[in-house]
Amino acid sequence: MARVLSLFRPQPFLAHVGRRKPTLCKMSMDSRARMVFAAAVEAVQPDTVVRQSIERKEDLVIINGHKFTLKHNLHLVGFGKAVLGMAAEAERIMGDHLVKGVISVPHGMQQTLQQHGKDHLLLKENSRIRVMEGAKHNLPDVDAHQAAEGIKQLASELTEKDLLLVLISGGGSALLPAPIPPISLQEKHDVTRKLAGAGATIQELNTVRRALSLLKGGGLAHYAHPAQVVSLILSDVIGDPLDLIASGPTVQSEVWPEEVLSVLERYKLLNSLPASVKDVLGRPSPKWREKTDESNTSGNVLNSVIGSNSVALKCAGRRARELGFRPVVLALGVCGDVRSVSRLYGLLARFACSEEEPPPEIAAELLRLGPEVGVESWDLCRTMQVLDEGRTEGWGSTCLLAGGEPTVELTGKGRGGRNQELALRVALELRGLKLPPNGPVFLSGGTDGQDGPTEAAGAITDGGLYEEAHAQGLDIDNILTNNDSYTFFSRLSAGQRLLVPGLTCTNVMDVHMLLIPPIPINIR
Ligand SMILES: Nc1ncnc2c1ncn2[C@@H]1O[C@H](COP(=O)(O)OP(=O)(O)OP(=O)(O)O)[C@@H](O)[C@H]1O
Ligand SMILES: O=C(O)[C@H](O)CO
Repeated sequence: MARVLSLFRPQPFLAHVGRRKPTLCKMSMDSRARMVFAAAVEAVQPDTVVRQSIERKEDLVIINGHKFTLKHNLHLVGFGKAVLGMAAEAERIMGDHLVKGVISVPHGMQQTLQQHGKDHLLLKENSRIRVMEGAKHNLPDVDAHQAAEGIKQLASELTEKDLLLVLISGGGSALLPAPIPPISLQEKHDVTRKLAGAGATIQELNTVRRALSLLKGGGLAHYAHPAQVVSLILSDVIGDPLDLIASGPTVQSEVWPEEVLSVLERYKLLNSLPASVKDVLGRPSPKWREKTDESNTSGNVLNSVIGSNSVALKCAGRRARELGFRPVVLALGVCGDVRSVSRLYGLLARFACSEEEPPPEIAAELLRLGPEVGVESWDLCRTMQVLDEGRTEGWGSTCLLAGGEPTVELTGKGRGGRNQELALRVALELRGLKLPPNGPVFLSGGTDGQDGPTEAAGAITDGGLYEEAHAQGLDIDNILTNNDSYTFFSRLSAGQRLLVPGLTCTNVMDVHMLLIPPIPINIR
């Protein structure tokens, strides 16, 4: 391994880490982890990303280098967890030309923002944008269906003189349900819920959603044709694929029924499919979905990603440095089953905290596991190099950051989310290891502030969690079988390990953080 690692020499480390301010050292690892997470969320606030992406010069707007003339011809639609704040900022910038707008945002969004004093993310009283709230617990419902109808209606009325600004963020799929008849809302809801519960990835889920929806997969752009369409997208999907974020309503994409059926088959849903779904999948794809010259709307559409997980991690790293850590970004696309992902972080912690040269088996297992969890060998080698040098040269604490969206295969009926389950499983990986005092500490949090159908964004754990739970009569094995991580963390030590920022008004997937304290002399 030493030979492999020597290929990846890191940047010389900044000297200031060795001279941390004493106040920082007194702050607990837990508090610092929470502060770094907060910085990640702050960087991708909806108003900030919109402001950074739109340049207004009198009656001209410039977006991603493209110029558009405003002539009181601007219409606005939006759907997603971050869209209210995005719309408020867009209206501040271009509102004098805004004719009308409709947005679909999560249930309770406006009240939450008011309660948290985030008035700058709310629309002004005389706004021309209609806010519709729905999709409780991130599942399509009647309210979201009505919002989708309103959005479809607005788009259908546009002419070639109009400009449609589309604001898109994660959670948009559930907030824009327009099932292709005769599929009912309930049937669509059931298919997507079963797929998500079986551990389907967002790529698989949205491949199916696109095939069953009027507005996804370019449907919205089709309804808006011949208007000019500009979509500003806050990405919550690994690699920022335009056709998958909120199921790509302004990205023309062909539907391949075979592909959709193979996803449904993989999760054993083929036999229980409603007749309406089979009917829709058996029909030829509508003309506009095919990329022929007559039907193509893409010349009229600009899709622009204005914020993502990488922006959040960059700012998290900056905050970590201020708090006395040496930041290292492992990867932006951590995915796969939480069991494998927890193993990855357990191995990295062992690697970083080894008394001597880490046994080569750890590096070998990490490199074997990498592809399964979306982490390139190159990134693993680079990270191990940094951790190894930190250990041998006695550098201060390290903050290892990663982004992504792992999955959980639900086997029980408890309450939880992938972040809480991951944090719990990492704690089990760390259990019983010979580790330095104060750490390592692991945090996993959804940047939207909502992990699965729970009030928490995630949790913070360490190697002492098992003993703590045992002392309080909590049976971790049972909890995991029942996917009941939220109940577990709520009961454990009065919920102190939960990460509860409330709805954050943004959404760029999850942030994972492994804080590794300095290795004391006696175990080095
Ligand atoms: N009890 C549970 N324990 C663990 N994970 C769960 C549980 N219930 C749901 N999940 C997982 O939570 C995920 C849904 O979480 P969430 O509602 O935060 O969606 P999301 O992917 O962040 O949504 P979006 O991308 O639309 O914002 C699913 O992958 C599901 O498997
Ligand atoms: O809404 C969705 O489809 C997911 O959040 C991915 O963008």
